[in-house]
Order: sequence, then structure tokens, then C-alpha cells
Amino acid sequence: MAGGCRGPHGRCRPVAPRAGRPHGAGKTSIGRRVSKALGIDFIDTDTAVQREHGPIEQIFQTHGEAAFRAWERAAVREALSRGDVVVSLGGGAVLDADTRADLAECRVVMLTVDPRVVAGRIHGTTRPLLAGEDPLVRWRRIWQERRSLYESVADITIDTSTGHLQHVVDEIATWARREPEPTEPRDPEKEQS
Ligand SMILES: Nc1ncnc2c1ncn2[C@@H]1O[C@H](COP(=O)(O)OP(=O)(O)O)[C@@H](O)[C@H]1O
Ligand SMILES: O=C(O)C1=C[C@@H](OP(=O)(O)O)[C@@H](O)[C@H](O)C1
Ligand SMILES: [Mg+2]
Repeated sequence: MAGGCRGPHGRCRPVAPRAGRPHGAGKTSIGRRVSKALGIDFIDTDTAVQREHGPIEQIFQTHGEAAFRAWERAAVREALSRGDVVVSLGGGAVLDADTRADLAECRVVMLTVDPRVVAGRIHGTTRPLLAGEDPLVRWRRIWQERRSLYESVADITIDTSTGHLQHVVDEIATWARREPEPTEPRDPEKEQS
């Protein structure tokens, strides 16, 4: 596929991860479909964390957010070090500076969604950071806190508020095929000269 990421191990790795607005922007559902459209593997980093450590809400309850972030970072690092793969990140993955540095070398799609639309998508959610009386108030606050981080890592931004999910998938797949893939790992010495 087009584009590429020099992953945490310094090797040239084609990849199309996506950051996005917090919760409900469609990172997981769209990422999975994009990987199918491109015929490559898909990794959702939340799924990877849960496979090793159990349900996210239980991780937050038992071990706290810091432990989740450390396990999330390990999952992101591992996912971005893979070959052709679409990676869906959890909405808070960009809080980690090392992850942001890794993403600077990847093609990153930022998915946005209007707050009026996301209300329906996060209704009844078990996501711990949205737990409480008004998930939408929390969602808006998280968006304001993280917005600049999302924007700092994104190569393109696509809104998922209207239209069919498959249209977004097609748009991303077309973009990914068009984007040039780096063919060699970056050579820092050459870049300095
Ligand atoms: N146009 C759309 N784009 C993205 N998601 C949509 C769309 N329409 C409905 N949805 C639904 O919204 C939800 C998005 O949740 P999810 O993919 O888990 O988001 P995230 O991983 O960003 O939290 C899914 O249930 C998805 O089916
Ligand atoms: O925004 C966040 O901090 C989180 C987002 C979640 O993923 P989604 O963005 O896929 O819901 C999940 O990683 C965890 O609940 C924390
Ligand atoms: Mg998700």
C-alpha cells in the first residue's frame, strides 16, 4: 500500500495508522474496513491491550489509567513496527510523546465527528473516560484537551459525521494507494549533509 512508517525499530515500514477524535469517531470500525479494502492486516491497539490484560474498564478500575497508558504504548510500538498494516489507535494514544514521534513517520488519518452525531455513537458506552452522568460533556472536554495533539500528527482529516461509513473507507483507501511509500529507511547522516 502507499505511504509508510519508519517504525520504532528504525526500519522502513509501510503502515496507515489513524488517530482521531476521542471515542466514536470511527477509528476501529473504519480502520478494519480500510485494511480489508487494501488487503492488509489490521490491528486495533485496544484489542491488543485487552488480549493481554483484560477488559479496558477493568484495567482502569484495578490498575489505573497510568498502567493502561503504559500497556497501550507497548501495543502501539509493536503495531507500528509491523509491515503493511492498518492500525487503529485508542483516542488517548497521542498523549504519549514517543507515540507522537513514531506517528510523525507514518501516514496518519484523523477522523472527526460532530458532537451532535457522536452522542448516538457513545450512548451506553463502557469506555471508562466517558463513564458518569454525561458522557458527551466529558467527550467535549477530552476533545478540547487533545485537539492540538491530534492535529499535530495528522496527515489528512476526514469527517465521519454524515454519509455512509463505506464512503469514508473508500476515501481513505484511495488516499493510501496514492500516497508514495518510502522505500528505504531514513539515513540520518545523509539528511545532515
Ligand atoms: N459514518 C460513520 N463513520 C464512522 N462510524 C460510524 C458511522 N456511522 C455509524 N458509525 C458507528 O459509530 C461507531 C464508531 O465507533 P468506533 O469505530 O468504535 O469508534 P472509535 O474507535 O473511534 O471509538 C460504530 O458503531 C460505527 O458503526
Ligand atoms: O480516549 C481515550 O483515552 C480512550 C479511548 C478508547 O479507545 P477509542 O478511542 O477507540 O474509544 C480506549 O483506548 C480507552 O477507553 C481510552
Ligand atoms: Mg476504537
